[in-house]
Amino acid sequence: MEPPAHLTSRRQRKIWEQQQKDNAAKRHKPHHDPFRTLERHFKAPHPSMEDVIDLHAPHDKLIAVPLAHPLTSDVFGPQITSQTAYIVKDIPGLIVIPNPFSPEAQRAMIAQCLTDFARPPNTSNHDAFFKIPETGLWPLYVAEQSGAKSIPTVPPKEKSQGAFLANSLLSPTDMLRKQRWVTLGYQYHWGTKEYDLERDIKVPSTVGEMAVDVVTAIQGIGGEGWTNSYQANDFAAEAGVINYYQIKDTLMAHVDKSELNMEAPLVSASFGLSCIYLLGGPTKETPPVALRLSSGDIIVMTGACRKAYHGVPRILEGTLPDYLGSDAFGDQLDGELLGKWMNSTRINLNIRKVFPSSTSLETP
Ligand SMILES: O=C(O)CCC(=O)C(=O)O
Ligand SMILES: [Fe+2]
Repeated sequence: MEPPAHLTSRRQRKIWEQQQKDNAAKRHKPHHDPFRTLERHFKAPHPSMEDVIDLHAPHDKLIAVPLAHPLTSDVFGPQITSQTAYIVKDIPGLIVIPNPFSPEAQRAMIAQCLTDFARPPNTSNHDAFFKIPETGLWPLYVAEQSGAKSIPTVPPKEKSQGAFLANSLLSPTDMLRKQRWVTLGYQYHWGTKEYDLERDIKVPSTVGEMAVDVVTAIQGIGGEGWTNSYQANDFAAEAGVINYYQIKDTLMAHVDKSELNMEAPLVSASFGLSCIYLLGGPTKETPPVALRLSSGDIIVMTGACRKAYHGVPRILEGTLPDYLGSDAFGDQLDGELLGKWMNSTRINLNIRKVFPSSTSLETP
């Protein structure tokens, strides 16, 4: 279309042309892929939970499957009451195990995720800027909460950053609140999206044991057109991530594809507050399912699901089980603070194999 005749100056005509273009762009609605659409749904206030699959309620997409081997690890508690797994219709490769942990076993895992596991040499998002003490942040937080006269602070990493950070030194409580992740085993660098294979740090033994037990239990499980044929003997827990979520925190859609071994299952456990977990397919065009994951629930991404988009658009406030609440961890200050912390926290612990397994390279 030509600019109207009354616009005579070159400048006016240019402005008019630009306006036409802008209006055309506005008319052309942006394309929201199905993953993004559902993410936005769950980020909005009071989303409908209608289509959410709760691992603890019957759903026509949840199909019970027998475990190949029962779970046996003490990590789940002295006796494991639940030995049921489910596959999820339309999501090949996804295997879920609703909470097999005893309350004590969950408390033990949570306490370790907040204390021992979150200490050097394991690194956290804070390591780029701060020199985290050997004790990790938790004892500093406890000291601060106990009303200690001199509140310990965490020093910045380098002198050059010191000047900048001196003005923004955070209290241990704030530091802990902003601790979003800790890496276990081979340390992952989110910036370069690579593992530091030089530093052979071990995944904590209880975490490794849990993952191996789960991988053994689900060997051979399958659904329509797929089977998890991954041999548990080939599995070892070589790396892990602990994600810490406060109520407003989310994790955007992504695929975990930095491991050299993309065939091995990824084992992922939830503790504390429940969440909405979206799981789709190889692109964000595959409409995801929405799962409600509660404390103790385990999901395993095998086969095709290992390469599927997933994310956490919402943490569900007020969903902490009583057995993790303020009195549950004991009446010492440390215990009280663990329960109080969990009232606004979800912890996700996920475990991966990084290297291709040596046995699978052998010719039969
Ligand atoms: O928090 C979760 O359940 C998922 C975490 C996750 O996807 C990851 O760490 O890659
Ligand atoms: Fe992930």
